Amino acid sequence: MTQKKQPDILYTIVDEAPQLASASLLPIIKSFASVVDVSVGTKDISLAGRILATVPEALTEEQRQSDDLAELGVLVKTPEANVIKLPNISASVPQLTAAIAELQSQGYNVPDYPENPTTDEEKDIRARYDAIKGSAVNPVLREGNSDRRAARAVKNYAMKNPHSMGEWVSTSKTHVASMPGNDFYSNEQSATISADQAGAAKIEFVAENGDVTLLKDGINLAEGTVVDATFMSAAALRAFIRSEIEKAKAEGVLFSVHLKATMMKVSDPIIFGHFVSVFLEDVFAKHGDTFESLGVSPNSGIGDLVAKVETLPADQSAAILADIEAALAGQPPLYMVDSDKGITNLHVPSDVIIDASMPAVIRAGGKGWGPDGKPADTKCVIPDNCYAPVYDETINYFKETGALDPTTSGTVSNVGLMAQKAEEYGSHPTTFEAPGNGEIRYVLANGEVLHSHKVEKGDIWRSSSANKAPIEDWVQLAISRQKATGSEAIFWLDANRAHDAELIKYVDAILEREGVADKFFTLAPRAATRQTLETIRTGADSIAVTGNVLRDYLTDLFPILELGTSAKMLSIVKLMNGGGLFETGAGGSAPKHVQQLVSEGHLRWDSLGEFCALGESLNFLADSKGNAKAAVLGKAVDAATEKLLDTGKSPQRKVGQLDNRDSHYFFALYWAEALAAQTEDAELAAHFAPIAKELADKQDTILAELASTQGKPADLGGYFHTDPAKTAAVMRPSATLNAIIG
Ligand SMILES: NC(=O)C1=CN([C@@H]2O[C@H](COP(=O)(O)OP(=O)(O)OC[C@H]3O[C@@H](n4cnc5c(N)ncnc54)[C@H](OP(=O)(O)O)[C@@H]3O)[C@@H](O)[C@H]2O)C=CC1
Ligand SMILES: O=C(O)CCC(=O)C(=O)O
Ligand SMILES: [Mg+2]
Repeated sequence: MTQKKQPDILYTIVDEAPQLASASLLPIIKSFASVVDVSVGTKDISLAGRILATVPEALTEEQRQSDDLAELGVLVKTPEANVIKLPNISASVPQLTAAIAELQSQGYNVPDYPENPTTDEEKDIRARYDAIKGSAVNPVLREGNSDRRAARAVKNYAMKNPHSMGEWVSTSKTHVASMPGNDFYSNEQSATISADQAGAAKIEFVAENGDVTLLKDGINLAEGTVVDATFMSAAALRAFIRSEIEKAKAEGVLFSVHLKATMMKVSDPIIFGHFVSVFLEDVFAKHGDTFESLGVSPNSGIGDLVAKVETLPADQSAAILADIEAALAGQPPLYMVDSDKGITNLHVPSDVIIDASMPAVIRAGGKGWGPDGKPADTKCVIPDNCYAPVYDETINYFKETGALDPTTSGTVSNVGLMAQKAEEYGSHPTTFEAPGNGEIRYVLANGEVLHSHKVEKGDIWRSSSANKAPIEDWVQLAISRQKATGSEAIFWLDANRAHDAELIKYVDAILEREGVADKFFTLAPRAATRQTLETIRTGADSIAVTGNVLRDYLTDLFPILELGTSAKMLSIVKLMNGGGLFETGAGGSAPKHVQQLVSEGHLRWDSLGEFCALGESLNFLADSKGNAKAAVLGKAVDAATEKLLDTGKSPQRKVGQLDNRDSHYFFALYWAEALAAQTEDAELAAHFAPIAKELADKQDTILAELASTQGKPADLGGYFHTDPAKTAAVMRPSATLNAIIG
């Protein structure tokens, strides 16, 4: 039997705006690549695709779908991997249930998400759905560390064409508020596993009466793994929230909370739930029994609470809704996600994702949107102190110096420890809400108790780990990026934090061994923030070498300040077993963009991230497989991307302006022109010359055909699970272009 050949490049099918963009861009990529016999396949990692792959027993034969994420998870551990990964939805429970409902409406008999599972069958479904929840894709694919930066052409373009920036004034009342203690930061314990500590480990809860409950076993610790354990006190958190609510009233600012409920999918929805239930404390006290019978969980937000209350008989529901209104009116004004639609900061846990939401506030000069639809100063509550100082110091710095100037600012690139579910972002299976008062302890194979904490019922306890090989690979990646650029390079590690102190031991030893210790600083996040901001303000560059969470935060924060969006980032994951994973941009799936397309036929998604990733993927193919034609194709992608920027053909924000589809036409034109103009491969030049000419000659017709769909509603046949034919009609409306791409 012959084995089916894996395509040279795998492109991911995702959700929302990037998936719409793919409906237009992917046919162009496939067409150009086929000329040099480079095959481009697809793998479906969309939320809807993952739901369908999870419950095959509920589907007909024709409806069943392969588990592409699992297949990709295997592939990324091989040297053959060459994957272009677009951003996908990391679903909160409200998003997951909406996607399930949409599939059901389309005739897929998938089961409901069991909110309160009781039977074994429900518990099984719940466990399978929970595996899809939150950031369930990236950790599976990220078998390497992260190298994110702005390509030179992208940075130069941003310096010449700066985006708008809000003004920062020293009198701004916007600030970050964090817990005074008893948080993850202050309770952290950490250790590096020695040879005699390695092996099977477990986590147990010991009740006050001595009863032991196993929380997790089957953990396998290798020598050299850094293992942390910590907890956040629920009582301290709730007291802190109450106090910050009062302060916000006194200070006359908006109240907002910033968490990462998607990537920290176990701990952060619980923390979010405390915010909801403290903010509406009287309502929860008065209607607790009704809420319980409705299956309300504060962790799903006010939006879910209101939706469930609305299922009650009209008079009962009206009374409770009035109580909610009255309670909200008595609290400080909430920072709004969408003031037009009344969507507050506490509506949906996935709506306020700290890596995107804090930079948005900072870029706007410290302004959030209030319930009155007007910008206002805001209290940004970030309960835990591990990373909050980064935002706090950025805000302090801009209050002192005014906003960053994108026309002169240097750039901050990032080398992030990410491989093999490093650190907090891999901690979901080892995160627990304390079942009672007692002790949670981490017990090693040799019987030793590595970490232990005295906890109270409801405290959020979690253990994270980072494996030795990824840590060493990360330090080496930092060394090579510093060498390649000569830039300032800072390890953002806090010697006073238990986990970071363990990492510093690794870092110092490797830098010393490699003779490059003098090329690096190690600074705690607050000091590193100030140093970096001072460096880029002078126009010089800085490399932030960080753990996984700051990788995520900083690769939105700095790009949003420097470039206006993180969508334009180059995001390379050099897989540890030799393959390549090329992520597009560093931002998300931009749900707002889909709404705009559906209502007015304009898609403002910028595919610059896809262009950058495509160039890298082709260059990687050229190097790894000695494919010279792929190298020519890749170089031409880079040239096309640069020309697209220089000639201002990127999508713009408003209906009637150039949109995503137009930018793909120009990308195809410039790509073909670059291929026709190059002299390395005459055959390729001859092939693409007439294509370039035809694309150029028919420009007016093509742009008119593309423009004909703007200004009207678009029908995609679904949101999470769109209809491919309808989507193609919307995203490929130019018959002339389609015929040339053919
Ligand atoms: N790698 C991944 O898979 C990631 C996935 N996500 C997921 O994405 C979803 C949405 O997250 P959210 O926090 O709202 O972040 P988004 O990045 O989707 O949205 C923030 C804003 O960034 C701008 N933006 C982002 N990408 C582009 C682009 N390509 N072109 C132009 N502008 C862009 C848009 O601003 P404007 O309004 O100014 O146009 C957008 O509204 C969530 O489900 C989240 O989990 C988030 C991050 C990474
Ligand atoms: O996986 C996710 O949910 C988001 C990833 C992300 O924000 C990032 O990697 O920058
Ligand atoms: Mg991010």
